[in-house]
Amino acid sequence: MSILEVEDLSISFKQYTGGLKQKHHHVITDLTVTLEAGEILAVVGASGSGKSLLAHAILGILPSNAGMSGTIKYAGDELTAARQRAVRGKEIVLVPQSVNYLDPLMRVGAQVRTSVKQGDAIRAQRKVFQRYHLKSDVENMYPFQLSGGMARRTLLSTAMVSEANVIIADEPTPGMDPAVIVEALHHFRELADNGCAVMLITHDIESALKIADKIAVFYAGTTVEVAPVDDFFGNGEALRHPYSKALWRALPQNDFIPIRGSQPDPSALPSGCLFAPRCEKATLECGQARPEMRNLRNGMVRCIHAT
Ligand SMILES: Nc1ncnc2c1ncn2[C@@H]1O[C@H](COP(=O)(O)OP(=O)(O)OP(=O)(O)O)[C@@H](O)[C@H]1O
Ligand code: NI
Repeated sequence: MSILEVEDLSISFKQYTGGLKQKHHHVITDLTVTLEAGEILAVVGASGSGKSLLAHAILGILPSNAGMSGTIKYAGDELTAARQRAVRGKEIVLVPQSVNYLDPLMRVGAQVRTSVKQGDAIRAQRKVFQRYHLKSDVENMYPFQLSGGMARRTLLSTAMVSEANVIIADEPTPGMDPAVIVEALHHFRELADNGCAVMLITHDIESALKIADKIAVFYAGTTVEVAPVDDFFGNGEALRHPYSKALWRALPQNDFIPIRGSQPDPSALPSGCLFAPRCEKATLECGQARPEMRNLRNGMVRCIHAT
């Protein structure tokens, strides 16, 4: 059994455009993804592809005007709103993309200590601060006294001491020193090796490949592919979806070939495959229906032409 199962998740926002007219923004569409204990799943994809909203849906912290359908299961049972409240910050922990999640009125050492569940909280907090090169006077500071990088290291520390079963880290490392990034990535691997399930949302595919087991590629609010990390090599020949291949080839360290066109607007999604308008492999059939997610070569893909 997977520790976390997201099935057919759709999220939309309604926008009133004068009078009684409404526009629907489909920001997540039929998204399916699973997380296993002991594994790191990296989630990559363009900006605005729905990565943070997926994290917020799992934690139960979507904005109140978001409409949601589909199911999210944790340890085999549906994650209802009541269960989300009970496990949030304890069994399932978020490293948020924004440092504004720190409590502005609480000293940062105390904030980190609140997520230690057992043993000596002060010791655990000091140990993790040391690991992230936060000096001993930092624990008595308030968030406004921290630099951006220090605030990020504090957010990371909070998750790392939590002994959670699931950690969802939403872009945890931007603005951090390269040595600290390496430390954080090692730390995620260590937690996963001890049985934690980690979802690492990142733009840094190169770093993700060093520690992740699988990579989920997002496009326009859905998963187009889930592939073992070993499939990311060469010019992407082992990858399954045309978008994953294009994303891989667009990296500066690879061919640096940009993908033509742009991600569709959430208020005007194409009726068939969401990538079809930009896809060189697209046929008439691709424009007719949304392809289902299917198993292919030890991974998953949402493309009728993938082999
Ligand atoms: N409260 C909201 N109301 C309306 N639209 C929203 C809201 N929050 C997010 N969106 C839209 O949902 C889409 C997905 O946003 P999300 O933040 O999940 O993207 P992301 O993949 O995390 O991007 P990034 O890589 O830039 O962090 C975007 O088009 C965004 O504009
Ligand atoms: Ni985001």
